[in-house]
Amino acid sequence: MGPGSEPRVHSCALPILGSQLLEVQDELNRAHAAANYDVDGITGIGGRGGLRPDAIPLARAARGSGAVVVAVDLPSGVAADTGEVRGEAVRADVTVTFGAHKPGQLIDPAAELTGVVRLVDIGLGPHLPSSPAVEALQHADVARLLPVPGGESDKYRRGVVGVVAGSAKYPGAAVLAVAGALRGGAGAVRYVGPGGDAVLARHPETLVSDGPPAKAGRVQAWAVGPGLSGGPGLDDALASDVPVVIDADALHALDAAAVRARTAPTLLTPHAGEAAALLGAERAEVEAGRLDAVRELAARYGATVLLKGSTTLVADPGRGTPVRVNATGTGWLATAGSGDVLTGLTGSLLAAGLAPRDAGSVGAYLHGLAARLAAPLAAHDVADHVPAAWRDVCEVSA
Ligand SMILES: NC(=O)C1=CN([C@@H]2O[C@H](COP(=O)(O)OP(=O)(O)OC[C@H]3O[C@@H](n4cnc5c(N)ncnc54)[C@H](OP(=O)(O)O)[C@@H]3O)[C@@H](O)[C@H]2O)[C@@H](O)CC1
Ligand SMILES: Nc1ncnc2c1ncn2[C@@H]1O[C@H](COP(=O)(O)OP(=O)(O)O)[C@@H](O)[C@H]1O
Repeated sequence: MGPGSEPRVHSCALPILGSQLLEVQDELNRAHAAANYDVDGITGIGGRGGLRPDAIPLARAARGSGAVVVAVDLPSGVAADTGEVRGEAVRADVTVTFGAHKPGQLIDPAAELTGVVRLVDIGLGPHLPSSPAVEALQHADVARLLPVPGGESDKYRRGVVGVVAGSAKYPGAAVLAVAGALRGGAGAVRYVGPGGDAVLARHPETLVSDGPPAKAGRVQAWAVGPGLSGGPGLDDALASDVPVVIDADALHALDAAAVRARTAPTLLTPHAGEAAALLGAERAEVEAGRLDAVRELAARYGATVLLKGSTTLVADPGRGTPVRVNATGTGWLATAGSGDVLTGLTGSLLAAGLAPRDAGSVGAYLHGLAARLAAPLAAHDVADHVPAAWRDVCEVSA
């Protein structure tokens, strides 16, 4: 729109006209085509179960109009509380929301439809719940949680992380998990598995051990699973009294009772396919309902769960704590091995003393930020850029 010209606005907050609406589709398209802005207010935060048939032509017309689509609170057709999208929905360029962000603006598939989100304070503060359902860490929160060595620190006091990863088939997974672990704030990384030579060739700082985890020396946390094929690694880690992060192959056929019986915390880091297998569901179901899936897994396993993917969520087993949603994710992370880096990174944060929910959400935050700094990237570049992401978090928050 040129300066001084009149904005032409078409509002979708029309009364629903029933079957008549279908007959006026052409007229609707003409109205949309003439508008610079299209204001979508068909459904608000109470919308459930997807758009009703009568409203679908409005969403389609908005999508095809070429006007800037401005959604009021949420694009119509998305579920405000969960981020689910049933059927068709409006795709907005801008979403103007009031009082607080809604889960549907943060969690895919709905988050993909919001465009740029602007929060406007209209004085709703006193009426909002004291504890949100979902929260997102910002730089300052992460800076407060990151471990910092003190004057009295030594490599053991900073925490030692043990990495159980790799196999003859996937030696690279061991290298990538160790790369993440070396950047996560622990004072030392022990590697246990058949990939010792490959790990040392790339990371000479690593303490490599041949035997099973139970014989590898003391650690303050275990990171188990990337590229693993069998062996006593998982059982030894589960039997230990230190925190454990479990990923990839170690998640296959994971025994919920064994996890629940642990005396130390456990963090599971499945992608949607692994989460689906653990839940006995379809992958598409998990991707369509991430919030329910991560909560359900945390409850079933009595563990903290980090569900990976286009939106990363971290849930504790208790219903009371907000689910954390990661705000730094980027599609550049969709590359083989980036999850292995995350496993090592979160294991290292656990060893440095962070609680599982903090280790998972701080790990995901740094991982996403590192990927943004590194892009275009391969998985090892993500690990290489974690120190720059860490500095960025601390410098901006200083
Ligand atoms: N450098 C290393 O050492 C690395 C090692 N890694 C290690 O590998 C192990 C396996 O982990 P993962 O997550 O990749 O496999 P997994 O959970 O079994 O899911 C496989 C699913 O993908 C699908 N699929 C496959 N190809 C597809 C295609 N072209 N297009 C579309 N779909 C395709 C396939 O579907 P299907 O072919 O069965 O239809 C199936 O559903 C794990 O230990 C990990 O740590 C990785 O981290 C990478 C770096
Ligand atoms: N579209 C996306 N947007 C943001 N992050 C993504 C996307 N796709 C994948 N990721 C992230 O990339 C990583 C992939 O991990 P994973 O699925 O375990 O792969 P791999 O086993 O190859 O390492 C996870 O941290 C995940 O959250």
